[in-house]
Amino acid sequence: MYLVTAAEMGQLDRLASSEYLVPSIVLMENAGLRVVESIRRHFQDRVKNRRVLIFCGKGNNGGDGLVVARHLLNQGAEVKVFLLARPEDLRGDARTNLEIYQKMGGRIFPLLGESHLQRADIALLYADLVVDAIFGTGFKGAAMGLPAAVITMINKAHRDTVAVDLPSGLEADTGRAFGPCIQATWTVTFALPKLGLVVEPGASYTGRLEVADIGIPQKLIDSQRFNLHLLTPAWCRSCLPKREASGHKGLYGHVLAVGGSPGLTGAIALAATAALRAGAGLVTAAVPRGVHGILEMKTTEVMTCPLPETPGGYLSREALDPIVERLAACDVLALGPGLSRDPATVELVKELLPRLKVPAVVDADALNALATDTSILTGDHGPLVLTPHPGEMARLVGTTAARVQEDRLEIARKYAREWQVVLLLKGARTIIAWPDGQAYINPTGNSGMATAGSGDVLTGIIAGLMAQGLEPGVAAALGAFLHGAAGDEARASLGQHALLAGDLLNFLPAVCRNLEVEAGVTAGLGRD
Ligand SMILES: NC(=O)C1=CN([C@@H]2O[C@H](COP(=O)(O)OP(=O)(O)OC[C@H]3O[C@@H](n4cnc5c(N)ncnc54)[C@H](O)[C@@H]3O)[C@@H](O)[C@H]2O)[C@@H](O)CC1
Ligand SMILES: Nc1ncnc2c1ncn2[C@@H]1O[C@H](COP(=O)(O)OP(=O)(O)O)[C@@H](O)[C@H]1O
Ligand SMILES: [K+]
Repeated sequence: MYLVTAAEMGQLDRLASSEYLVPSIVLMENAGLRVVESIRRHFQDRVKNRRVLIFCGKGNNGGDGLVVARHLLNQGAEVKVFLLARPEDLRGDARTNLEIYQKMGGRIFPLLGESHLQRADIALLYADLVVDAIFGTGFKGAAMGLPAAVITMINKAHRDTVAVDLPSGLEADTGRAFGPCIQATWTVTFALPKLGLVVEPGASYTGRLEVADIGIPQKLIDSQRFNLHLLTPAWCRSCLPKREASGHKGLYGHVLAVGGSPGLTGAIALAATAALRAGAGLVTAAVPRGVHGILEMKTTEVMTCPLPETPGGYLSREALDPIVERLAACDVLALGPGLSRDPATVELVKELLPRLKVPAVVDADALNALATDTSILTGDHGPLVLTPHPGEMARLVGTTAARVQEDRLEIARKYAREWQVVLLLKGARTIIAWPDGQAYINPTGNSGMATAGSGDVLTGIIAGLMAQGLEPGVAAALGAFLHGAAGDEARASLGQHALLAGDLLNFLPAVCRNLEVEAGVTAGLGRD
């Protein structure tokens, strides 16, 4: 599903009217009606006598609110409109809807100064629902003065609140709230989700997100060639690797997972097992000789391979040739889990990457090794998926994790293009940026996954999907979705605090099966 900015949405609205002759007031009417339908669902269709407060701003978002007001009034709800503008300040479609509402006997309460706040505060005590139609995509910066006081008052009332298009106080393009912002129970956004609704903190202010069709022609939407997408179950379902009835191990690829070091054997074990769980046919974990026996004990389905090590037990440069040899019989390299930052290992990584003939997922300490010389990335290299968390990304580009977090999407897109790699920037709402400029935002996952080894599992899942023939960018996006969905399943069963990276492995099958079953993949094979 495309994600748009406020400007792109405004352009769609304008072209819908100018090119496709859809009157803007029809778009506003449709928007209002979709919100009313959503409210009816919220009240299990019992709207009569419900006390609904509708807070309207002076723009078209307020206009939507007035459409909602008049239809709820018509359906027998007890409606109060609090208007944060003078009626004469309203223009165009919003003004028209104000006048219709008033002609129907609808009541308007001015919210223009401190003296008006108390009446709204009292009304909030008895409200069954609050409709936030103060600001939409026209909002920039911080809510201040009276709007800020109204937003704060609404939040303090802790009533069920539906946000129209966007929670007021939130910037559509960044998902940031520089001032007070409505904490919505749910948000009904129009035509396409705005980026700010699906990245933090915007996603938390948004609550449950509904995307409502307001009659923007699909042909117009497709003609815009948007390149930012929200990952959806439908898209992920369509990307799942197929398993023919006559399938055999070789068909599903062989992953070579290189990593591990004294004290860090869990990371490579998690990554290697995750690759099998993701459906790879074969997985070999290549680790320093000294911990090889431990890997043998830790894993069963994973094959292992001892590599030359330094006296301290870390992968040495002598491991280069055996790895290259092994890779000749493999389809994908997963490099990094538990590698350590030993100087010899750093040299090994920097010599290995330019020699790769197979696609690779580069994570954790392999990224830290790359950070010592990113010229490898601007040079010639095979298909790479980099999976940094904000700290690793900061090291790669010589900035701070805080700076990375301020500009996640732009930074991920910039370096995906500059290095011609798939760049998966981890964190709440992981971003998957492709070298061609396409970018995906993953909505699954939760902070229970902020636990040691969780990224190693993601590395394995992505490598396992690539081994089955998925393009690196698709494997990274699907992998992030499945990884986060496994985390959500795990949270549902175990809670957030107790969640371990290993739990992700245990819940991954259920997530894949849900997608398969919905996709009918299993049914397609005539199996049970
Ligand atoms: N044809 C259209 O344009 C349609 C627009 N629609 C609605 O219209 C909304 C966009 O409406 P507008 O562009 O009129 O703007 P908004 O209604 O989002 O904002 C109202 C006004 O707030 C002011 N404002 C911006 N930042 C502020 C701040 N920090 N503090 C105080 N005031 C601030 C701006 O002057 C803006 O005109 C969408 O979110 C959607 O709800 C929908 O009805 C669909 C059709
Ligand atoms: N608050 C959060 N919400 C959603 N996902 C999260 C959150 N915190 C962490 N994650 C996910 O958990 C994983 C953490 O990976 P990483 O930081 O590499 O852990 P480790 O290095 O210990 O393996 C990433 O996939 C990240 O997206
Ligand atoms: K709003």
